[in-house]
Amino acid sequence: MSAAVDFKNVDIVFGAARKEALALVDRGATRQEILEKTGAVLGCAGANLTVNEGEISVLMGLSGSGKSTLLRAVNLLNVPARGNVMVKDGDRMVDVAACDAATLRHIRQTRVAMVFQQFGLLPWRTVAENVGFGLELSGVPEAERNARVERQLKLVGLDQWASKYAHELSGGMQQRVGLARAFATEAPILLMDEPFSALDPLIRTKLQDELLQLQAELKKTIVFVSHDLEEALKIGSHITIMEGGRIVQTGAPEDIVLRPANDYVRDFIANVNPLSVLTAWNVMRDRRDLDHGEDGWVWLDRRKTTRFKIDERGLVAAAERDGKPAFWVSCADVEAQPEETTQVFWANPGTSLKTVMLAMHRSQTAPVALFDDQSRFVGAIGIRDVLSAVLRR
Ligand SMILES: Nc1ncnc2c1ncn2[C@@H]1O[C@H](COP(=O)(O)OP(=O)(O)OP(=O)(O)O)[C@@H](O)[C@H]1O
Repeated sequence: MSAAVDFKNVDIVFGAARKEALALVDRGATRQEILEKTGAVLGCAGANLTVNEGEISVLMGLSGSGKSTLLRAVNLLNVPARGNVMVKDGDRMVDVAACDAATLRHIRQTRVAMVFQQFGLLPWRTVAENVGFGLELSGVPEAERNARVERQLKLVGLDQWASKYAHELSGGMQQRVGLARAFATEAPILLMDEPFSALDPLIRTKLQDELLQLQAELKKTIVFVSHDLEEALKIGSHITIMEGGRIVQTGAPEDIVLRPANDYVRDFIANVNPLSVLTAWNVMRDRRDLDHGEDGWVWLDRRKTTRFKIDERGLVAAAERDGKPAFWVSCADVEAQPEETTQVFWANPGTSLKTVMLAMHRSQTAPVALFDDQSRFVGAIGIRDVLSAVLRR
């Protein structure tokens, strides 16, 4: 995996008294203290974050926490007072905070595109002309421009609307035009500043789904600002939580939910349903941590109700539940199985925790085994592991 955007110790300060403000940043002063003593507003301080190619990296936090400030440093709409903002350009990384004007123009026209919350469509231009606007500014010849615009409008399902004007479109459609306009530049990096916040909840969910579908195909690098944790957990491969201009935690969605770094993050996740985020992998006990008996038998649970005999290739050779022979069944078929005391379900590490819980329910709380993609036994989940994850204890 290689970085597409790399923030290194980025400080951004708004206002005249920059030097004084930075001196206070170095002493760990809060935004409020900096404002009171210098009149300058701390945008962000000491930001370190690597966004790898092809990932959706979400910047999260309360209003004013510095998410947009950091995002806008990628195309130098905000200029860092200190630090580097490295952006991938072909096979080199360019520091946009230190490069010359021509390189910056090249980065803005071909490497980084932006999608705004309020769509930012020009009302006197048609949908197609809006999508092609950036290309026109970059001097892309008309024939190529038209072909690209047509392709992008098809991609977002708006090819029938090419000659309409923004006011003739719903909010959701206008934001699709915004997406098409960003895609049309063919820039590999997309900056999305709360792109769906102005939409009503149903349309918002739909556009999130569409973005994920498009992303599966296009594999852009996306830096996405959101103040909605559910949205962040749904679309983010990584989530960065910001508070008062500083990054307080960066991690995969399940890291944030299972291991919040402080009370601020804990408050954010307090109302999140862990079932929507966690997978079997997050809650399982590793094979090596289970109780091993003789002849290759391994207990799947602490209560010792269920055990597997594992052969030398790591495959299951026999199973027992409550002292009787049992058979093992995939969680994928959980709905089709009768409630049985002689079956033990197995899942893959990527299976959702919800499916694991259904399997436990169906098997009257038997533990669930985990197999890797070559059917080797890798661990198990007992009822207590599930309860700990759900109760975050
Ligand atoms: N151009 C600017 N000039 C002066 N202050 C600014 C500027 N841009 C942002 N700020 C200040 O920097 C701080 C961080 O703002 P920022 O917009 O990054 O927050 P945010 O987390 O994106 O919040 P929101 O969700 O409300 O957009 C705020 O105190 C804001 O007032």
